[in-house]
Amino acid sequence: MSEFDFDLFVIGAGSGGVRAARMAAAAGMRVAVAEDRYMGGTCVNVGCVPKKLFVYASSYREAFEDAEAYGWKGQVDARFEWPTLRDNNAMEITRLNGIYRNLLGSAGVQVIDGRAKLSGRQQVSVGDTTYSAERVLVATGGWPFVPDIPGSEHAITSNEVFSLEVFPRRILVVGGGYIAVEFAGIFAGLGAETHLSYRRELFLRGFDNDVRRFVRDEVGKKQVKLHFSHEVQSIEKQADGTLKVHGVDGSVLDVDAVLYATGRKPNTHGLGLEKLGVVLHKDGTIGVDDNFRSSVTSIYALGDVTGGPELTPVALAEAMALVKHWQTGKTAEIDYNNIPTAVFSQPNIGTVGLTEEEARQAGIPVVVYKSDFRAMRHSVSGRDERTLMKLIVDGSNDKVMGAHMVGPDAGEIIQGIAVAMKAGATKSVFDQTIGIHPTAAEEFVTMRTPVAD
Ligand SMILES: Cc1cc2nc3c(=O)[nH]c(=O)nc-3n(C[C@H](O)[C@H](O)[C@H](O)COP(=O)(O)OP(=O)(O)OC[C@H]3O[C@@H](n4cnc5c(N)ncnc54)[C@H](O)[C@@H]3O)c2cc1C
Ligand SMILES: NC(=O)c1ccc[n+]([C@@H]2O[C@H](COP(=O)([O-])OP(=O)(O)OC[C@H]3O[C@@H](n4cnc5c(N)ncnc54)[C@H](O)[C@@H]3O)[C@@H](O)[C@H]2O)c1
Repeated sequence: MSEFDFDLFVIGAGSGGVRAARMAAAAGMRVAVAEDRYMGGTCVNVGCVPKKLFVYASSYREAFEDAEAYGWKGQVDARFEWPTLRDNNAMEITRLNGIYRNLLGSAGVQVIDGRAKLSGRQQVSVGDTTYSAERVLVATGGWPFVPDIPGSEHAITSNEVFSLEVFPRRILVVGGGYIAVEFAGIFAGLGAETHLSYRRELFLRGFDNDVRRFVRDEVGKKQVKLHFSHEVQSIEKQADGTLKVHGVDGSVLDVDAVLYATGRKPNTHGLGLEKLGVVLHKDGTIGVDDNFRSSVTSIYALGDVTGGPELTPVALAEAMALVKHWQTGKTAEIDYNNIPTAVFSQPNIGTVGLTEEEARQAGIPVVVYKSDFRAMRHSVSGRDERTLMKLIVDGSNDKVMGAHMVGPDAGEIIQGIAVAMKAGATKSVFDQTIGIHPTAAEEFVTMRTPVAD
């Protein structure tokens, strides 16, 4: 009989924690997981899932408008009801919470509701109870970061945005990353006067520059008012509850809500990590080795709290790699190259591999293929929306090093391209592949003429 209550104690039932707990239990380990907020973590409750549902909701306005040209009359005056979306979303999330709890239960994982902290190198306390475990896995994710400016207490974050009492008729979104661009699209689509403030000259840093410029133009067409090189100095609440936002440049914006999407900080506060000697990076994320082990041998960590790519599939892959490592004793196998990702902006961004700038910086003799076109749907609807596709090819060996798309369903399309790139596909393999007609995706296998240098 083991001297420990559990073989594994997981702190946090989010994407990574749930997957690790279930896999470890399936491998025969005695597992507990503590969760103090919501089953399924950020992705299920205040992230990927509700975000995507809200993106769907916001896409109907244009669909109604476009339908006219296809013979459907009477939809343009449709009225949007925020409480219906908000409450149906909440119901769906509650359903998913139940599914996650059941999945853990049926895998034989003991679920402990409450805030956990490490009280020893192999001890976890939840409330008044202390459990011992051979291994502890910290999968506590992150929390929105809001810069400390006067009036920041009036701002909301992605944690609150899905459950607002009243729909904001005018909203300012602050930030230039995934969340800011996604929510600017959501609120514009739902009919709010939408502003986006970004402190530098162009948002979506790290994405291919053509993609960034293209998204700027497309998002601009969708009535999002872009304020680049703009910094919020303070937020002032008015007697009527509205907000006056003062810019460093002296500008003033009157809105009903300010949504901060300025990055996330790891949830390490109050866990007792430092006291036990767990080494944290400067930004508070937990330092781990290739096997997700922290500087204390019994304590492991994965997912957002370790500061890698903050994506659900990455947390899931890490969880599976870690449990496999425990089972086999072999080094955890995980490939962080060519992780595909999508921004659910409108239109979507889908991207995998190197940007043109990264490829050039790496000294690769770059050959670029690019296509910019109006999707077939809009030849009849007349909507001025364009699609961009771009391939980055290594001229020395013909390998496709990067694929980027801005357009409807870009995430769906790029997933398949990511498989091809993982298999080492060359441009000539793309060329030999027969397209599916008529689709936008076929453009990826029909681009023949490189962009002139
Ligand atoms: C608005 C938004 C949209 C997103 N959209 C996408 C997307 O479209 N695609 C994508 O791939 N990723 C998306 N992400 C990122 C994704 O949600 C995260 O990368 C993912 O959830 C990380 O999983 P995790 O297991 O590391 O942490 P989390 O899912 O954050 O789980 C951590 C869990 O630990 C719990 N916890 C924390 N401290 C304690 C404690 N002391 N005791 C007990 N429990 C604790 C928390 O309550 C939480 O449930 C989005 C994120 C946000 C905020
Ligand atoms: N579709 C998806 O897969 C998806 C969607 C949402 C979030 N996520 C994940 O969640 C993470 C967090 O999202 P995010 O958008 O909050 O972060 P982000 O890191 O993508 O973007 C943060 C933005 O805030 C800006 N910023 C930072 N500090 C600031 C300050 N003091 N003042 C003004 N601006 C400031 C940054 O310049 C940047 O543009 C992302 O990195 C991503 O990995 C993924």
